[in-house]
Amino acid sequence: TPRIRKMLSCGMCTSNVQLPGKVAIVTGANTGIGKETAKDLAQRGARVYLACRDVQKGELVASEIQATTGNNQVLVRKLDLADTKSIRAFAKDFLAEEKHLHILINNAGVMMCPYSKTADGFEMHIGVNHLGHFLLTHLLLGKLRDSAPSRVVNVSSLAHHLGRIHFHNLQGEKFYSAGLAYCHSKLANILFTQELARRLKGSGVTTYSVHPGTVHSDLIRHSSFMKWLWQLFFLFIKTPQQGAQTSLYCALTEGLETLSGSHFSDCHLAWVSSQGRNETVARRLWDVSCDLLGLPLDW
Ligand SMILES: NC(=O)C1=CN([C@@H]2O[C@H](COP(=O)(O)OP(=O)(O)OC[C@H]3O[C@@H](n4cnc5c(N)ncnc54)[C@H](OP(=O)(O)O)[C@@H]3O)[C@@H](O)[C@H]2O)C=CC1
Ligand SMILES: CC1=C(/C=C/C(C)=C/C=C/C(C)=C/C=O)C(C)(C)CCC1
Repeated sequence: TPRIRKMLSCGMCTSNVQLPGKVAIVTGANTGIGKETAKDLAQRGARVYLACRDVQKGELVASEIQATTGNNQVLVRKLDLADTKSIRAFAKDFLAEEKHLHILINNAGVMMCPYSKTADGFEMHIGVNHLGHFLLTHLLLGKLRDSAPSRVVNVSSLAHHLGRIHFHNLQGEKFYSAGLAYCHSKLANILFTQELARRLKGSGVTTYSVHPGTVHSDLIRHSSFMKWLWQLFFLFIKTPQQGAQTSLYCALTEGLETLSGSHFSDCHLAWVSSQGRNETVARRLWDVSCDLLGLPLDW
């Protein structure tokens, strides 16, 4: 058991980079992996924005992080990734408020929701996990470019291996499986990362996708089976702090720039499914995402 546990929870970000004067945003930072990621960035002296859909929950966590790190530059802002109006309002206020953005961690996510739609009519998994972060990154990219070297970390999952991008059924209207919808959206995170890296080559902005491991968190809230599995195998499941390590590794490790677009797990390069390496699918997903969000194709 200890050996399997060690194997499943390995991967520590050992960087001792400090972040005074640096600005970071972590989406879904009020709990789970996002909270631990934000705490670590705050510990290193960054000004950290907790971008949360529930501001009250966010404020409680901000106070906790301020108390434990002694960094009072931990700020909460409303961001509901299931509503493009909220994403635009968040970005508008942030751009007006801050001169720089050095680290964007697209961490928030939903898993295995019953079929439902975002305010803009997108299926919830693809809408929140992919399209919401796609729009957010688009709106913040000017600031990231101006602050280069800067990084975008997209929290994906090993579950992307089961994902497919069904362009004829992107919104799950023809057929829907809650589990697979999650996998498709996590594949979209990987394809987005690769296409973004291609488009940002030479800009000083680099991007990485991450599998955090199997982690104790609220992500399994919609699945009794997963809750049961997590309880049964609790010894083999990472803590949120362990789950934050690969995101931190990608955000902080010096010399990672040449690996922009790559996928990481346990703080190492990780294998991506053949779908996840398909440039044609990545380009098409980019164009379709722009189309759905009313964005120009070249950004
Ligand atoms: N836990 C695991 O084993 C694994 C997790 N991951 C990925 O890690 C990331 C973090 O998940 P984890 O910490 O485990 O899960 P949690 O459910 O604990 O955290 C998810 C966060 O996303 C937020 N969120 C959900 N919907 C929205 C929305 N519409 N707008 C803004 N924020 C939203 C949640 O807010 P609220 O609290 O208000 O619901 C919460 O803060 C996810 O992307 C997930 O896919 C990947 C592989 C495995
Ligand atoms: C088989 C097996 C496990 C199940 C792992 C699962 C089911 C992981 C799911 C990961 C998810 C949902 C990722 C989210 O993106 C455990 C519990 C580790 C214990 C060891 C054996």
